[in-house]
Amino acid sequence: MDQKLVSSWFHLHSSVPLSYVQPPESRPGMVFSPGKKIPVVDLRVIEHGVSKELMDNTLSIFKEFHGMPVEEKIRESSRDPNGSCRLYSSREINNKDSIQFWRDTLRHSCPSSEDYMQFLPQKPAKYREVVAKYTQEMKRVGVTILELLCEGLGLDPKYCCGGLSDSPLLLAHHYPPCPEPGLTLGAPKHRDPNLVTILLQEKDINALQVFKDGEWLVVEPIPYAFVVNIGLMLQVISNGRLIGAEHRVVTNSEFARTTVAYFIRPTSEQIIEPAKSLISCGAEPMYRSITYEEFLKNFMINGADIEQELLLEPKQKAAAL
Ligand SMILES: O=C(O)CCC(=O)C(=O)O
Ligand SMILES: [Fe+2]
Repeated sequence: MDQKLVSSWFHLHSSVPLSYVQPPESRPGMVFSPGKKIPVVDLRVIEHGVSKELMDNTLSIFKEFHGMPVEEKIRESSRDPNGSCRLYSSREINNKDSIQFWRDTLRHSCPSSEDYMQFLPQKPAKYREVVAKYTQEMKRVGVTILELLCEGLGLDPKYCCGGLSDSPLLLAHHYPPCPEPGLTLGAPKHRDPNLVTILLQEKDINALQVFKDGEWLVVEPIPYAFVVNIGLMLQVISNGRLIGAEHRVVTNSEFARTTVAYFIRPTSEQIIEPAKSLISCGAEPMYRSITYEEFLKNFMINGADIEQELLLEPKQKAAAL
């Protein structure tokens, strides 16, 4: 596994290995120019009440984690026999013949109970303490964001509380410096497979891009602001009134970049479907009902094309009314 982690071999290469080279149409090309920027109001949350100290400590802990020797990282992320905590690169999840991404990811569920803590890394020393505090804060901010979004849709503000948002996930991504950033990607164009993502990113590195009106815009980090992405599940629940943000991650040749994504997700048995009250107002359902478990299975197979899978055919639309 260690050879698969990008962080364990990137320094040995002066060019990008072939399996990491994107086809010309997906390459980021010149990633040095800042390009167009997105407006602050759309996507970035500034007055969230999470302390700067906690945000700094959280990023530091994950930077430290990804900077540890590879054997240690693997040991610290392999405590859960069910694999809910794990460290991987795209080579573990993609077909070995597909194009890989310049990134390692540590992912685990969020510790809502003391019992789960035993599965989390014990190193760096403050990992459990900092991550427990951070995920607690993310839960609070997440509830506020969901309540505001539901209210805006005309739904009960608590519509997404409970099963729809009860299984959050933490993803700590690490993008090592890349010798040829124009040829590869840290993450491909995608919409997030969740309701909402709350993303913490480093201050001075432009790497996240959002696809808007046919072009890629840079999501320039604002110090101590979170980036909030609408995910596919909220697109379904809102019956297409909210559209998941399409985004990707580019790399750079100078700096490693670490980000922390908090995914607000349903429990696996939860049924995801357009909210009934939005359909009874005369709108037609655009999407079929699906359990989150089935959605995730399809997402692994279909990736970015999953949206087509979720859409109802015209005939099924009439039957669902
Ligand atoms: O690391 C980033 O900037 C974005 C990560 C992301 O898109 C994701 O976790 O879905
Ligand atoms: Fe994403």
